[in-house]
Amino acid sequence: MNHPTEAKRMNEKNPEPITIVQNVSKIYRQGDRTVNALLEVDLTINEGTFVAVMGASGSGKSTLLHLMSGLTRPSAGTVIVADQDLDKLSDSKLTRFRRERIGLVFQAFNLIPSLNAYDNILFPLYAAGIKQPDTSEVSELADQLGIQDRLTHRPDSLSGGEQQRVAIARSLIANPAIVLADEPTGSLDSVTGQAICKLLRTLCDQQGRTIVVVTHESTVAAWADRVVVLKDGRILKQFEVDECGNALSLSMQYQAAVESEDTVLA
Ligand SMILES: Nc1ncnc2c1ncn2[C@@H]1O[C@H](COP(=O)(O)OP(=O)(O)OP(=O)(O)O)[C@@H](O)[C@H]1O
Repeated sequence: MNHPTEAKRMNEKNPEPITIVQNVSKIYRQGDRTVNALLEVDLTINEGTFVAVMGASGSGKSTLLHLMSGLTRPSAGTVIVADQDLDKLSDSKLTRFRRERIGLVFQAFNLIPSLNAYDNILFPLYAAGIKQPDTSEVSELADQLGIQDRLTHRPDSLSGGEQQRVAIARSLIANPAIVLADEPTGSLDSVTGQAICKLLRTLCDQQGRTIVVVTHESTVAAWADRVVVLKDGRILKQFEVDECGNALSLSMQYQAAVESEDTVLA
């Protein structure tokens, strides 16, 4: 397997922003208690880039991903995806927008157990009311993701890595503007997890897919172009992965960011 930095494309074109998070806060209220899950976050994700979001447990990573996908609405601020201000959409239009323009990948795969891989991949199109979708797209995706011979299998007869490949194919079937993945390797062993990362890198390099991955692992973030570090609901630091070179130096840079902020706060 190639080293992440060797496998990466040098992106020489001028990329357009695909997702813009502007001054976004998310406050959860639980009785008398309020939790500032995100505070005044600004973030731009450019088309065709692979971004990793890192941070300690509770730093707001999943909240940021949910806001970028329209699964959650912000308490304040604006989220724009593919030129659409999500706040301007009604709940039903937001659901439709999400189905059509945003691909989601989860740690637990979230496949439908009673459907085979083929129908799981097509599920977003069925859910959008398309009764006879173009199935050639499934074959093409299955080919790219190496699951051609698994399409008739249900999730319980697929390995974890195969299930995640099916879930990635499902996330791509509607040709989304961006793919958002929350700990996509969290349920996989390290070798399978690295294969999934390599696949995401390839989708970015060869098809210009825009991918955001939430992860705790520097070996996952090392495949990205850019790392965004969250702490206590704020962006602490962003850095290019090329500056680090590998997972070990990335991990050291991440730790240094977190610890230097501890020092400042102390
Ligand atoms: N629905 C909710 N209601 C109340 N508080 C919430 C809710 N969702 C998240 N939070 C709180 O918001 C903060 C950020 O949570 P979030 O899940 O975004 O963090 P995270 O960085 O993804 O954590 P982890 O790595 O553990 O998944 C945490 O304090 C969490 O308890």
